[in-house]
Amino acid sequence: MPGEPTAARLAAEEALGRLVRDVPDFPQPGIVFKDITPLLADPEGFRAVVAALAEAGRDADGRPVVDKVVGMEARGFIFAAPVALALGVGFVPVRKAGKLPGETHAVSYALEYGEAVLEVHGDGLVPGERVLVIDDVLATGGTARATVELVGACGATVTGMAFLMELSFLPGRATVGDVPLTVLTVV
Ligand SMILES: O=P(O)(O)OC[C@H]1O[C@H](OP(=O)(O)OP(=O)(O)O)[C@H](O)[C@@H]1O
Ligand SMILES: Nc1ncnc2[nH]cnc12
Repeated sequence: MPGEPTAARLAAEEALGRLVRDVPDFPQPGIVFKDITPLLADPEGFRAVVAALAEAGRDADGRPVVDKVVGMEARGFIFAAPVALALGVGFVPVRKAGKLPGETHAVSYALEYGEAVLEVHGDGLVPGERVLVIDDVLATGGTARATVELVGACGATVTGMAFLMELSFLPGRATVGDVPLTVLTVV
């Protein structure tokens, strides 16, 4: 049951409000791009956001409740790797096509401004593992849904997903389905 926001959560919301920049018509006309580079350049804001995301992987007593953290190339990596370290669990990359050297599972998907293929190493996750998925933006949900499929193809389960931002005018939440979702801010 949601209680009072934690101190980490409040600090993250403040940082996101101050340090994410809107860039109109990037990378295409009509898209308002949420630029996180000012946030990344601010160590306190960056730390606050990582701390708030990591809460999605802990129980009420602060114990980790996931076995792995998965992040999606490229911006997801920036947040997922420090979250994995904060939780004391491994990080597994979901990469765009052709970048992983081993045997992979692959899923094609659409996002707000294009289409692509995502891959994960077939042995990147152990069957039965509980996975926290981390990314910066939940827009159409195409990337997130493809990632849930990839985790499932490894025999593991997404037990939570956490994002910095949810774009409220796009159907990301519905696209990902009934996976428990944490979003630090809705824009
Ligand atoms: O909900 P969706 O419509 O799928 O959009 C969200 C995705 O779009 C962005 O990634 P992008 O593919 O632009 O790649 P990048 O991280 O390499 O910039 C963002 O980092 C998310 O992964
Ligand atoms: N509007 C947006 N800004 C930044 N990243 C995105 N990924 C998908 N839509 C996006």
